[in-house]
Amino acid sequence: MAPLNTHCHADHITGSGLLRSLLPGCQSVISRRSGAQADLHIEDGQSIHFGRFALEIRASPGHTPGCVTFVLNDHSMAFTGDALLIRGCGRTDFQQGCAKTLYRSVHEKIFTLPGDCLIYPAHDYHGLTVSTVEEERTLNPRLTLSCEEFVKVMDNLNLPKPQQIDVAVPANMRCGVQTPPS
Ligand SMILES: N[C@@H](CCC(=O)N[C@@H](CSS)C(=O)NCC(=O)O)C(=O)O
Repeated sequence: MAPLNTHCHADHITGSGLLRSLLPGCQSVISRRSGAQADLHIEDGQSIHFGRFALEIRASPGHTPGCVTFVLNDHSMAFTGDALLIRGCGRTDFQQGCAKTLYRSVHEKIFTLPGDCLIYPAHDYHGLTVSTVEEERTLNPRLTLSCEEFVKVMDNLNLPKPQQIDVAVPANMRCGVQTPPS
């Protein structure tokens, strides 16, 4: 068992610490670029093998500098974390987010996958669970803009800050810390 983290935000990594403390041998995984603690640090271009499958690691920074997308080795599905959401994308207004970097990541690392590749994002705020590269390449209202227009849109989202994003993660819940829950 290995919880694979797409990036280091509190709403993603806290589950890893809990799983790790409950399941012997469980190893947390996150990108080296994230700066987070974990059992295994991964980098762009590497693969994680399981059974007859493997996940390719594609660095997709922008929402955070250490974001990665996990792509199944036959390119039939991609787990995009908060980089690419269905008809949207991760915000870039805090914790080292960068709209221009996110635009490049999505276009170079995700939109270059086959059109029928399924997209599974980490969040959806409209009850949708899956999309495809072709749908997002043609219908995503943000990522179909030019890079310049995209940056303007992202700079003016004016979203309220998520309430829990700055809450310190207790030591026994961090990605890779070995302390069991008391
Ligand atoms: N209302 C929610 C948080 C909504 C939010 O900001 N989501 C993030 C991903 S979690 S950092 C995001 O990137 N959203 C993009 C968007 O366009 O909504 C809460 O307070 O929990």
